[in-house]
This record gives sequence, C-alpha cells and structure tokens, in this order.
Amino acid sequence: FSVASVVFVSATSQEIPISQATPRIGGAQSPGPPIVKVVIRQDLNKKIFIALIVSSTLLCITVLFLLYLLLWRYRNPKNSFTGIKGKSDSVKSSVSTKPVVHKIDSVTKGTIPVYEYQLLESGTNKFSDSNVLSRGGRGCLYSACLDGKSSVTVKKLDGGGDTDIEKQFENEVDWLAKIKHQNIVSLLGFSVYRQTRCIVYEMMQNGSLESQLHGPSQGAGLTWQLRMKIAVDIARGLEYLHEHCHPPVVHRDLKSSNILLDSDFNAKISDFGYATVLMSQNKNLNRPSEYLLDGKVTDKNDVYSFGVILLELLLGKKSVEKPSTEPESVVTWAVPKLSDRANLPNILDPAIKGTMDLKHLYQVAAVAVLCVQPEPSYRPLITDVLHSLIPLLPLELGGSLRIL
Ligand SMILES: Nc1ncnc2c1ncn2[C@@H]1O[C@H](COP(=O)(O)OP(=O)(O)OP(=O)(O)O)[C@@H](O)[C@H]1O
Repeated sequence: FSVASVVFVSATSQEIPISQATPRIGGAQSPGPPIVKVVIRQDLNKKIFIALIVSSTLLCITVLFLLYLLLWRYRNPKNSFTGIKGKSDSVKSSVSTKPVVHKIDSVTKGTIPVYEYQLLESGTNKFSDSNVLSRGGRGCLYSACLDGKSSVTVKKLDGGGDTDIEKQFENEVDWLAKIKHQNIVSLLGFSVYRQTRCIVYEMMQNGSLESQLHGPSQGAGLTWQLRMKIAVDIARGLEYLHEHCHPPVVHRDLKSSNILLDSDFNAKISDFGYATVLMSQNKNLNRPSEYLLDGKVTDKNDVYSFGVILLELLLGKKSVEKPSTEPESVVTWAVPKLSDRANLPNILDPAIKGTMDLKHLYQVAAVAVLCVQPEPSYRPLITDVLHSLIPLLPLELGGSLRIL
C-alpha cells in the first residue's frame, strides 16, 4: 500500500486542479513537455481499500445466504413446512400447526415432511368410511392415496386438545422420525390442523399380527416358518432399539396388535406413543403396561412382552383371554403346562400342529418361558433371544437354517 505515487499529466489537462498550484516555467503559455507532478494518494488508496473490504464482505454474506437457502430448500422438499401456505385454509393450518410442530424435536431439524391437511383429506375421500382400515378409541386409521401414488396409511386422532393424546402424538412422531429400521414401521409424515392430528405411515398390507392370529382366519395364513420369521423380525427390531439406539429405547407397549405385517409378511414394530429412553432410575410410568410386574422401566419389560407374543404365535391364544369369568393371561395359563414339554403338542395352535421339527418347537417354547419370568433380571437380553431363534429360521427367510 504505497503512500505516494507519480502521476503524468498533460499540460493541457482540464481535469486536474492540482496543476493550478504548480508554478509555471518562465510564465510561458506554450505547450511544453509533459509536466511531472507528485500526488499524495494515501487518501485515495485508503478509500479503495475500504470499498474493497465492504464489497467483498457483502459478496460473502450474499453467497452464504444463497447457500443456506439452497440447503434449506433441499432439506425441505415439496411437502415440507413450506407447503403449508397459499390457500386460505392452509394458512389457518399453519397458524395452529406452529406451536405443536416446534415441540417435535425432529421437525425443527427438518427430517420429516409436514403434510397439508387438505392433501390427506382428498387422499382419503374426505376420510370416508370406505377408506377406514380400523377404528380405535383415539381415532381411525384410513388407507389413502396421495398424489396418485401408492397407497399409504393415515391415522387420524381427534381431540388434539386432550393432553394425553397430544403427548402420544408428539412422542410417536418424534420417535419414529428418529428411528429407521427394516423392522420398525416407517413414518412418512404428519399433519396438524386445528384439533385434528394425523400421522402418515407406510401401508402394511397384511394388517396386524393380532388380526392374523385372532381374526377370522384364526392363524390359518401363518405357517410355522412364517411365525418364526415374524418372531425373528420382532426380535431384530427390539435389538435395534435396545442395543443400537443411544440412549437405548424401550417400547413399553409391545403387543400383537402393534406388530404389523407387510405384503411379504415382514413384521414391523409400530405404535411408539409410550416409548421412552432407558433410564436406570425411571420409576414413574405414566401408564403401567398390563404386563409390567415391577413398576420400573427397563428393556426387560419389552423382553417380557416379546415372550407373550411368542406364546401367542405358538399356542394361537390371545395375550389376555376375556371369558365371562376372570380374564386370564396367556402366561398364567401356559407356563404351568409348559413345565412338562410333553404337553406342548397338545396345547399347540391347531393351525400349525405337526408342521415343525419337535426339537425346534421345544426350543422356541423354552425361550418364551425364559422371557416371561417374573424376575426381570432373570430374563434374557433380546440379543440372546434373537441368536437362539435365528438357527431355527430357513436361510431364505433371513435365518441360518439350511434345509436339505
Ligand atoms: N401402517 C398400517 N398399515 C396397515 N394397517 C395398520 C397400520 N397401522 C395400524 N394398522 C391397523 O390398525 C390397527 C390399529 O392400529 P393403531 O395403531 O391405530 O392402534 P391404536 O388405536 O393405537 O390402539 P392401541 O393403542 O390399542 O394399539 C392395527 O392393529 C392394525 O390392524
């Protein structure tokens, strides 16, 4: 950065007033050789320097802003929060959505799409009865076709003002947005519109394990091998929650109605409304599970529930039978009978009688009995359960059994 510089100026120059201050040689007016003048340019250079700094800073800010905008648009595709704008109703929806949406951790991180309520409404023929897949206490489940694409499932929860429903909704969306696994149902998005909450899931064409086992077909569609595949799939999903999530996640509401089956009978765990992280000192359950025996939340609660599902798969009995007299759990009914394994073929689900290797049957029953032990610390880890079931499942179904 030079302090001074030499400027060559023509004697006839009009534009440089400095020349007026320069003494003329001999006072003559005739054009002579160029006059050499020294001009101090410190001020000029300073100004250029400042201008350069300001303009390059502005340029940097603009480039960074454009990059951020591009990134944000990339992470929030078509159906994202930006989609809730435009039509008058949609604007209302965005007004009521924002407080709820920002409570949901993952939405603020932009990982799941927020659907326009109107899109779900048209995709379900205005939530028509002909689209109802199931009716529950908290709302209904609909099949839907969004944008003419493949079918999805929409759970519509009415009564968003109800804090219990609100909590379950937020919990379910938050967990499913974070957890991605082949044996856990996929969340596709959600919507919040006035008091209505909707959750969009992948379609599970074969419904729940409960409806397959205890519905009209009474388990006829589930062969022994399929039952083993379902058990292994559930154990894989649970192993992911207990062993591969940090911190570990406990489902707390595992039951056959929350196990869903796709078109190929791949089983996936659903309903994370009561899921929580595993904390050693967590003694306060909002809602004690019907299987919970000690009031503490541990991964062993899920192992117990898994044992109950295994008993349902073997015996074809409901987890809790509700005859006219006292309701009876499948555990209290089956465990005393299973103390003598010779009884097993007699109490087996008639739909699979005589279709399996007896040694395999005894092994699965032994695993089920271990899982439902009253003392949680005696129950096996889900990883151990998984590794004792894999050798009983044929190779082509994801196990390690070679059938010759
Ligand atoms: N993604 C899905 N695809 C197909 N069917 C489903 C899907 N999700 C749920 N279902 C069916 O709807 C039933 C009810 O599921 P839902 O999760 O709504 O239960 P719920 O009303 O929460 O009841 P609960 O709390 O007792 O589990 C399931 O048992 C299953 O048959």
